[in-house]
Amino acid sequence: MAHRAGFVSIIGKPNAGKSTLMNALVGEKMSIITPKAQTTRHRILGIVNDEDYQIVFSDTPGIIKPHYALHESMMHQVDGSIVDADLILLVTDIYEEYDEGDVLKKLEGSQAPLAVLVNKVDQSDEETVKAKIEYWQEKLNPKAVFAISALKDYNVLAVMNFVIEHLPEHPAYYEKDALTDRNDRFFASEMIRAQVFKQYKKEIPYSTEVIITAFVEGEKLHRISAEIIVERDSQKNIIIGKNGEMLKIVGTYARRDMEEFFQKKVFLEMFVKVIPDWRSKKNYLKQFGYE
Ligand SMILES: Nc1nc2c(ncn2[C@@H]2O[C@H](COP(=O)(O)OP(=O)(O)OP(=O)(O)O)[C@@H](O)[C@H]2O)c(=O)[nH]1
Repeated sequence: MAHRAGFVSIIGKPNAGKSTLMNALVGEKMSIITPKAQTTRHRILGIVNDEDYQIVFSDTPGIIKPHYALHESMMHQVDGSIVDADLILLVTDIYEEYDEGDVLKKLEGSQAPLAVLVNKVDQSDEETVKAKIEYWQEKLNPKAVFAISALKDYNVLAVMNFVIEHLPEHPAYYEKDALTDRNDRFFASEMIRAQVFKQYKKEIPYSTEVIITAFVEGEKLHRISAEIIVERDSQKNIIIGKNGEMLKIVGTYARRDMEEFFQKKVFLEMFVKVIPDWRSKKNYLKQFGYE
């Protein structure tokens, strides 16, 4: 049989469960997951390899109306992933009140086959799920609608089989041992950012960026230095906390996650730096890896 390969875009509103699904499909913790919306800021590839096929999943930022240059970059990444897609998985939350207008707009003009995934059905009842499935069937006439729970791994295998069935014939796009297009520095910064999303409230997570300033790989130990960037002095104080206690918590959890991810001891040091309004400044966004 000819080799098959393709790009599969996972798109949807913030908090729908896109990153949870991608991790379930790929079987690795590629994308950070937090209870807060807009956790994912970059398009992240997760690659599944088999002798006969290669699936390149893209986890994408949740679709929103942009308020900052940062959001514009996030939405460009969604657009790019839709253009590239051989197949689109639209993830919707069972709770969503039929308010996916922004998402549907992005899909206009795309020719790629589409499957709608009604996620979080573990928290719902049969009747609600049935109504949702019918709604999407009628609204978009997709190739398929799946009721899934990305978190509880319900029906994820059915989605996987659907994806494999719909892959075009194509040689592999990446090396057959590649799992992602991202490097260790990226994952290290994401693990710190995940803790910032988990430990702080209100605007703090959204005003924060994490930059890895040094990553020294050792045989027994990785030495990692990071800067946590915030927009104001007041935010810097909150990040650090009384007697540095908050930063210590972030560091402890992030280091633990890194040690699990890299399977190595990690020495982590972090500094907090203020760059006023970095989210609106193109030069900083570029420097931080947002195109
Ligand atoms: N109950 C339940 N919760 C889920 C399920 N899938 C995801 N979640 C939760 O929903 C929240 C958001 O999940 P993410 O995977 O980060 O969502 P996302 O769509 O990537 O979010 P953004 O980064 O904002 O675009 C997390 O708290 C997940 O644990 C599910 O199937 N059932």
